[in-house]
Amino acid sequence: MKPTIVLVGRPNVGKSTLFNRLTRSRDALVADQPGLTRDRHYGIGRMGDRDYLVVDTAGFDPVAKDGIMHEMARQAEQAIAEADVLLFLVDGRAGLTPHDEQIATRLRRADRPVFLVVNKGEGMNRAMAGAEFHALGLGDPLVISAAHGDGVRPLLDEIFDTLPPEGPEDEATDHGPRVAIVGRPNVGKSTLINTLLGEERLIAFDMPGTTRDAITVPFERNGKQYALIDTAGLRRRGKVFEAVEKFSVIKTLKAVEEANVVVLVLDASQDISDQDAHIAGFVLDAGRALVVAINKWDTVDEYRRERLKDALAHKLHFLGFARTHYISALKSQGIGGLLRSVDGAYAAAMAKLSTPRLTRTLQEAVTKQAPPRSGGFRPKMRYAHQGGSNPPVIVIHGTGLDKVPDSYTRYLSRTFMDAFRLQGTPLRIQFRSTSNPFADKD
Ligand SMILES: Nc1nc2c(ncn2[C@@H]2O[C@H](COP(=O)(O)OP(=O)(O)OP(=O)(O)O)[C@@H](O)[C@H]2O)c(=O)[nH]1
Ligand SMILES: Nc1nc2c(ncn2[C@@H]2O[C@H](COP(=O)(O)OP(=O)(O)OP(=O)(O)O)[C@@H](O)[C@H]2O)c(=O)[nH]1
Repeated sequence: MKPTIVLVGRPNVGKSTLFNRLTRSRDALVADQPGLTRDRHYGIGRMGDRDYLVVDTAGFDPVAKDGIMHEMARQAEQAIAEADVLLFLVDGRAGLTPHDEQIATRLRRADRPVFLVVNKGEGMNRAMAGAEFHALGLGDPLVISAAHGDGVRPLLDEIFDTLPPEGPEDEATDHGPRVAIVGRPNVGKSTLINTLLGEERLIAFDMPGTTRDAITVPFERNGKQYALIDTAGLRRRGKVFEAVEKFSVIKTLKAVEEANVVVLVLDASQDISDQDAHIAGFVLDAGRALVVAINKWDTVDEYRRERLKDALAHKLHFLGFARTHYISALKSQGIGGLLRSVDGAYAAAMAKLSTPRLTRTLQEAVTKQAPPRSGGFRPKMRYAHQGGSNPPVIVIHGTGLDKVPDSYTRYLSRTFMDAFRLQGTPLRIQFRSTSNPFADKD
């Protein structure tokens, strides 16, 4: 399970600057998709081979004005409750403020590791910059510069030192794909889960373990096994399951990270919202296989159905790799087809791609359309091999490949998707250049 790092601090201390820095390396692995707007409050980061989730609680104000808890403050409270680690940012230039003290008081009650981070420390004497913040009683301050990157790596090292090491990835093969059913509140996730789990098909139900914070519910359908990732703390009541927790973005994102295949549920009776798009974008960034389920199809007329298809093609067009199903979870319509697409997406995500075929496909693609020149030099692509699964990673070797534009990467991606019938999974393309382009010329 990926750890969740939550950034807290008063406005303007540099939380979003640090957020961007912590998530940038991971973003760089994913070619930019036109139309995909990332949620700048929730992201995946990576250091070395460790992935983590980062949450920026911009707008958090524990002393809510007029006694009213604002929605943002509520979300920040939820993020604090679900954090593995809290980073409390203060501003080394502005110095300690009463507002910092109020936040510190709240965080001392949070009952999880808090790192006191003094930002904007570039060019300052570290001991001096941190000195006054000792008074917050949250341990030794770590001085960083989010804008320049100073001290960020040591900070991450310290964070990972306090966290338990990540266990080995579960081998999915023996219990079929791990499936996460995600979507914003009220779209019908619980109803779909109950339809899928229909009590006879239920094999067993793991109770929450001590080491994992997501549990899976295995089920069987048409002779095939699946493991459903439970994001909402499902409890069985009589014949049906019900969620005991309210919708949580962090749990949703953790489930996406844990899954092989994500079913993104949208509500046909509602317009596609930013929240839908953000969850979709996160699935894409995480590289998970995806099936889109437009639920409550029974409630909409022909006119609305057509409008919805247009909206989908427009607002979520970056999900073009995924199959879409129009279903009614309540009436159990379209469920068989949905699961067949889950199987297909899983197979695509796990596909074994042979080096000779990949290389041939690459060469054909380049012959048809060569990568554009850059600075008088044309990138040369020599061969390709598979570098990973779920998502499939295709590693392309050659020279001058750091100059390949995203549009060309997307062209290659489409070509491989078609050639290997990878519908249902996103694909990652990585380039490995020989360092000296002239050492390898022909
Ligand atoms: N000198 C210096 N300035 C920084 C550093 N990090 C951020 N800043 C600046 O501080 C200002 C606030 O940064 P943000 O990242 O927007 O702060 P924030 O905490 O996300 O603010 P809210 O979104 O209002 O909560 C910006 O002008 C940044 O350029 C740093 O390491 N050094
Ligand atoms: N007509 C119709 N109603 C549905 C369908 N699926 C779910 N609903 C209804 O939509 C409402 C919300 O369904 P839930 O399954 O609780 O939605 P959820 O996504 O789990 O909601 P949260 O737990 O808040 O995240 C309920 O009243 C369901 O009966 C469907 O296919 N057709």
